Amino acid sequence: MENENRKREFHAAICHWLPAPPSLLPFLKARSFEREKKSSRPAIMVVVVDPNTCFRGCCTSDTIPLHLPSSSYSVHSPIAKGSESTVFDATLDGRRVAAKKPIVSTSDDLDKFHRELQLLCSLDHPGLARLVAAHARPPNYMFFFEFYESRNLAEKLHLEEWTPSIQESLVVALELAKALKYLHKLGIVHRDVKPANILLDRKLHPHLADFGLAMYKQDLKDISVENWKPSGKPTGGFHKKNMVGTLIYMAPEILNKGVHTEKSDVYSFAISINELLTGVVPYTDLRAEAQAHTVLEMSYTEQQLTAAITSQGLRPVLVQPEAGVPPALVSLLQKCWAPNPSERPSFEKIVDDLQEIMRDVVKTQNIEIHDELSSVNTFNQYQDGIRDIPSFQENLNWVSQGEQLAKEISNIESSNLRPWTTPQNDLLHYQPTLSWGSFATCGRRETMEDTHFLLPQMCNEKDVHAFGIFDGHRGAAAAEFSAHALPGFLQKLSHTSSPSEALTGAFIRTDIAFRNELVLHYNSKRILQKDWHPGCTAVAALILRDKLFVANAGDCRTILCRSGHPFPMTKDHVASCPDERARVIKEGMEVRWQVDTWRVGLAALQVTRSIGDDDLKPAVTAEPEITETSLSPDDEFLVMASDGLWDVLSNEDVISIIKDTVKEPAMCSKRLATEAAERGSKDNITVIVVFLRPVSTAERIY
Ligand SMILES: Nc1ncnc2c1ncn2[C@@H]1O[C@H](COP(=O)(O)OP(=O)(O)OP(=O)(O)O)[C@@H](O)[C@H]1O
Ligand SMILES: [Mn+2]
Ligand SMILES: [Mn+2]
Repeated sequence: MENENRKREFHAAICHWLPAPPSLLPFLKARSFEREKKSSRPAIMVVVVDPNTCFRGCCTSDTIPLHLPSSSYSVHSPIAKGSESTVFDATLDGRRVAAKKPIVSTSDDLDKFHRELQLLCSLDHPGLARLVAAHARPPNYMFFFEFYESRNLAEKLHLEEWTPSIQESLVVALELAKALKYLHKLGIVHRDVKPANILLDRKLHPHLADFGLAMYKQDLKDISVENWKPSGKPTGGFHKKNMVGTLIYMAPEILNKGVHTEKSDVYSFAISINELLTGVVPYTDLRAEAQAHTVLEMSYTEQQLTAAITSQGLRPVLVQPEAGVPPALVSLLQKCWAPNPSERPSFEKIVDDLQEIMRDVVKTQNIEIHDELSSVNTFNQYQDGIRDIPSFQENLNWVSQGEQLAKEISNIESSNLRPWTTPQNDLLHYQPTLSWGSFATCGRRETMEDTHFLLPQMCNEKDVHAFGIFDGHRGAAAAEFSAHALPGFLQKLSHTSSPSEALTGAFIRTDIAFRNELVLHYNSKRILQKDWHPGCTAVAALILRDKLFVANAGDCRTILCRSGHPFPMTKDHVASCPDERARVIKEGMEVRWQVDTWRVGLAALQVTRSIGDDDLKPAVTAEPEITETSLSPDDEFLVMASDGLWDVLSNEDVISIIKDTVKEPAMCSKRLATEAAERGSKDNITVIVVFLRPVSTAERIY
């Protein structure tokens, strides 16, 4: 029955050129595979055009829809009008996008559109303008891009007169270099790198746009020198088809009508970054030199400028180190615009160099703050780990920052190492049989600040499993970061420390790493609000053969159901708990009765342990309390949840709900969360259920 429906939907999609609904995607893949397998047999050719293939069949994408029903988008006012296209403000499925509508009047234009679309479909990098959809059918040809709010770099610099800090400039340079490194790895040269094609998002991260001239290097070789001919256009120069890019950003070899290589992009990159650092349009400050200041408008001086660039080595005025720019950066730019392309570094090298420069800048500018951090930190011994942390990240996106950190940690350790290697007599121990599942809901809140991770068979070890929940407060940043960073640290420490040391270490390091990241962002002015101190509570369970370790900081809770009764594995760390209150006061932080309960510090936080909460450290510590339990056949399941569940359900309620539910962990998790929401929980709710004995999903226990 379901299959029939699918077929019907599939045909509907083909006949009406609709984008494939996600439910069809596996089916579509299976079908094209079928076709491939059979392709050697003679058969009647049925032309089936997959919904995610362009009209001609040359462009395909798994993720980007290439046909849109006209009801799904609307195009508003133009943002920019170029020589070959117009870019419009537009809406696609309710979301703001940029619609680029190229002029398609000849078959060459059409070829060009499809070439650009093919290329765009194959790209996926945070430093590139992201294509979200396309419309590739006559009479409407359009690209829909993610919308970048802060305009292009040229307008930002020269219309808004933006004066970026050195860190902001370095972020733009590094992220742009990474994007170009990515393109070059794919064998693509951009050929039009310039500030007008560098789009900035709200957080001033760059996204390289305009692939109108981008080409596979392979195809460029076919363009021979004989193709050059004057264009005869009033703007002068040559036919755009051959002589591409904007004069002042063009490398001398291009001005000399040579073939564009990766190194020509390197040159344009250097000219653009120098413009970013100086705030000056190339060559416009050469006012003393009679012919130079009009080069931008007057075509006859273009030739003089070209001659000066190619034969006299004329370059824009280099940014001066006195402007606070690291000398290493100045000399890197100079190398990048060397006359001889082979002397220019590759983007691989440029990325490495820029990362090095950034590290130095951050180090010198942050010494004071780092000192302050370490002096108040009771776990200075863990500070060593911090050096592993990259100074700057792709986006101020805490999920990706956590991911990035976890990646860096795992790169450092060889992944062949096994965690907590199995002792010889292992077979004598009880072996629990695990199944796990989770459910998370925003509940009645507007934002979701809970996160969690499921890490069964950690490091490919079949008897080692880790699970965790983070409940963010004052924003989701700490929770988003920790859900990736903490398992990363845990895996790293699993090779060298005991299970409880590894858990403690992972909590502490995650906390320090997160707060250091925040300091970096304050300094780079990406966070303008210096009194923003996000945090999160955390609970993590580690099951190592027959041993259960639960580490907790804050008011998430974990219970074990043993012989039908709940056993708390954690204690809530809240200021209303006398021990915790006394500990916090002893650490020098005020605890006061405010409104309805005891609260810590000016922030009036209810919890007394957490990751983050920089303004309340060290009193509100990230050090977890750890319990260790030997598992036996009496142990049925484990329930971990954020306080959104425990606010309205008792430990006993939770056990009896699970007893009454089909024994499927994800369903149990969902049932618990739903029940809590129905009972009036006002918070986000996250639940993880781990069965410790074999269960049949048909089983019900009444
Ligand atoms: N995704 C986007 N979000 C916001 N603005 C955009 C976006 N894409 C393009 N723009 C704006 O439109 C301008 C032109 O875009 P683009 O360079 O892709 O078009 P073009 O017609 O190829 O221009 P060119 O004259 O450089 O060849 C950009 O400089 C930018 O200001
Ligand atoms: Mn452009
Ligand atoms: Mn263009």
